[in-house]
Amino acid sequence: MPSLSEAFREYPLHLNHNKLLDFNSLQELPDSYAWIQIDQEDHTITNPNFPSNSCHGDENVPIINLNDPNAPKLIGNACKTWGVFQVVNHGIPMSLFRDIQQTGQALFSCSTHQKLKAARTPDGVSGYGRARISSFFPKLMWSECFTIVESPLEHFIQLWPHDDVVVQYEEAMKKLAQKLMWMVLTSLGISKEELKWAGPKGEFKWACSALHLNSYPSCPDPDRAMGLAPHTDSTLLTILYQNDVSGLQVLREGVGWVAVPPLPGGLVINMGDLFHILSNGSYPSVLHRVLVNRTRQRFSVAYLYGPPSNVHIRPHPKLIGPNRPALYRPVTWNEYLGTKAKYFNKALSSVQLCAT
Ligand SMILES: O=C(O)CCC(=O)C(=O)O
Ligand SMILES: [Fe+2]
Repeated sequence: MPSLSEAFREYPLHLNHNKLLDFNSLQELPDSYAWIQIDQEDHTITNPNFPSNSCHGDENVPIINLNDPNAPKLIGNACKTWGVFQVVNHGIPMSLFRDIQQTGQALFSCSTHQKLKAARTPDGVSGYGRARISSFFPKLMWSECFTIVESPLEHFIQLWPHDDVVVQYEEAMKKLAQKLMWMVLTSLGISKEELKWAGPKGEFKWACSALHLNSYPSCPDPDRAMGLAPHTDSTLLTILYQNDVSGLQVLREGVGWVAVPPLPGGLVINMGDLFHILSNGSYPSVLHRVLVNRTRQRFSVAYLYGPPSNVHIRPHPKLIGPNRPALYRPVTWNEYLGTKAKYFNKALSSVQLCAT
């Protein structure tokens, strides 16, 4: 079975991680990091320290209690209208978030020289560096990222602290992702018998995943800087833990950028491009971005969840009919990641079959 690590071989990216700055030593924003007119372009107030100023107080990302018997229905509604929601009562202990954050912080506080020992190679997925999407923008982003695919020990042997918190975190996320997948699929009327690649018990045994540990250092000029530029995830779904520093925003059609405030113990669930394809376009993959602030470092962990690497994701037959043709052609995750590396935010339209 081809592994995820092979996805980018065809489209190597030369992001020049060696030029990654020691963010904490800078008193001024270098020109290469200065994004001009972030706000004007989007018609929103974007200071993440003052989310109440963002004009969208009445438009909040739905918060769903996973113990609510009505959860699948609420999730379906959130997926259709937002493409994102937060979950509480998901069963993951707070101590695991504390532990992964501690491990992540230990990694980010290594010297640049040390971190670069684990630098991502141009054609690889795992390792330390800038966000891959950097190559699509003229300016640099105020963030750094460790991407972990498959065994963390393989790649981080030089830096990794001797504990298995990443493995525990991935196991907990995998279980939650399975549960969420069935809640979302149920909301579309798809049963376990109707999704063969999920396995006989619908356990998604061979699902693939990756982890992004993201750090957004405090920034001397946050109004002109961008933590992570607008993008959709190439996943089925993404489970995001964020520390108590705001900055994440999602684009709501007809409204603008809406802040997703950190919720103690809550997790943000983004629908990704592959779920958009599977749902035959009925559940949008949400465009999101991250802004930075002057005083506090933001930390997040994104668990990127996708299908087994040999599975073609296609619009589900139940969601196709005489008046609803299949909107996308079948793609594997690897193939789609290659498409994304080439076309970025136009990747979905590049696998589209007919105009909506
Ligand atoms: O840091 C965040 O809140 C978002 C991270 C993200 O979008 C990603 O890793 O794809
Ligand atoms: Fe993302």
